[in-house]
Amino acid sequence: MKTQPEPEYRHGSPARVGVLLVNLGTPDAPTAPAVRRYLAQFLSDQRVVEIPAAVWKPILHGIILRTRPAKSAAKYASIWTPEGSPLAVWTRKQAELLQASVTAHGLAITVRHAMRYGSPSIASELDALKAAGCDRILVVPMYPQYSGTTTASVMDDVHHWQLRQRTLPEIRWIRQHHDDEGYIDALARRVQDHWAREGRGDHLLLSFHGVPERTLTLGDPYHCHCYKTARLLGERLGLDKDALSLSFQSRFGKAKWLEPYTEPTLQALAKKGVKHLQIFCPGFSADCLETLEEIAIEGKHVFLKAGGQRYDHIPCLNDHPAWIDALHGLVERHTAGWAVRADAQPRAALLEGQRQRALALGAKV
Ligand SMILES: C=CC1=C(C)c2cc3[nH]c(cc4nc(cc5[nH]c(cc1n2)c(C)c5CCC(=O)O)C(CCC(=O)O)=C4C)c(C)c3C=C
Ligand SMILES: [Fe+2]
Ligand SMILES: [Fe+2]
Repeated sequence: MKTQPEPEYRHGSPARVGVLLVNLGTPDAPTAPAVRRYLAQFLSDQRVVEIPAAVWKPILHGIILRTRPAKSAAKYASIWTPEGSPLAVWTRKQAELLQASVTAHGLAITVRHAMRYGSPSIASELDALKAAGCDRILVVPMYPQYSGTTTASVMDDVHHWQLRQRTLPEIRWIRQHHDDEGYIDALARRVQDHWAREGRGDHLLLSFHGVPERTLTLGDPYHCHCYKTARLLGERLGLDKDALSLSFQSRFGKAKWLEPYTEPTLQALAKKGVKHLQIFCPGFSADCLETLEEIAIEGKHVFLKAGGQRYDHIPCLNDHPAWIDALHGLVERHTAGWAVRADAQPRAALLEGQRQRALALGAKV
């Protein structure tokens, strides 16, 4: 009887490990229609806006998507680059650099990137990894601090893709890396690089993206993760407690969000006599609208208006070599037992080697 070839070999691709970096996503263009499409998908996610759909949909479609896209598009236009939205540009670059790093170490890993909202979608990139022969996939949400609003939503989308697969790849994911040594080290180096060029300011403010306060009382660890990152970074930089503070930015909607809010904190620091402020956003692995417009542009205006004299926005981790090393380390640890070296001998050759050594020792094999 003629036997069918093993399914794994039917398409001729060798098994590989895939890594999918996933960030939030961004509009395709700095225009009101593109921002409307993006916000419609983003703000329809029940992980992001936890209001019953029957109540929320009329508000979203009747008010928010009529007014916000034009205002947000103008902000996007102020930070857009010739290559596209900064978040998209940096995330693509991070995937390329991580690919180069793992390849240079002889690991048979394929790295791709996806966006939770907009493109490239998680489903299309998981399809591409599968087509490239990856039967083991590590999903890396690019959010250091876990939150149901972000990290869990990435996994919802991965699970949604899995529902449509007959042959499931093995999937692992990185839940959080807010206290990872490599990540903290990369943050510290980013700040120290800035100090080496510009000198040390009077105060370092760490601004994290906010979330509704309700998520904290419901048990979301995001708030604790932000504080832990801030403490570890402060210790790593040898900063006194009063030279460092933490705040939460980008409030959306009318509900109470995590406090202290960034804007009043900037005003309070200026009033307290801080002249030279340095502000850094450790919760964003790449510069984006929220760091380049809200923090670097609007924040500066607020601080100077309140009496401050000098305001430096320290760039996010972006393509910093220490961050690419940290990502490499995270990937290597989370693919333990998976990642095969590209130059590894095939199993048959290993077994033949074992047989020869056993023969040399006089065994009858
Ligand atoms: C870093 C982690 C983030 C968390 C946590 C987060 C929660 C969160 N965000 C909104 C609403 C908006 N966020 C927007 C932009 C935006 N948010 C993040 C990251 C987190 N959000 C990033 C990286 C960006 C920038 C995207 C870019 O294109 O550069 C926006 C869109 C911009 C705007 O119109 O203001 C909204 C809206 C909520 C409601 C929320 C938690 C409940
Ligand atoms: Fe956000
Ligand atoms: Fe914002």
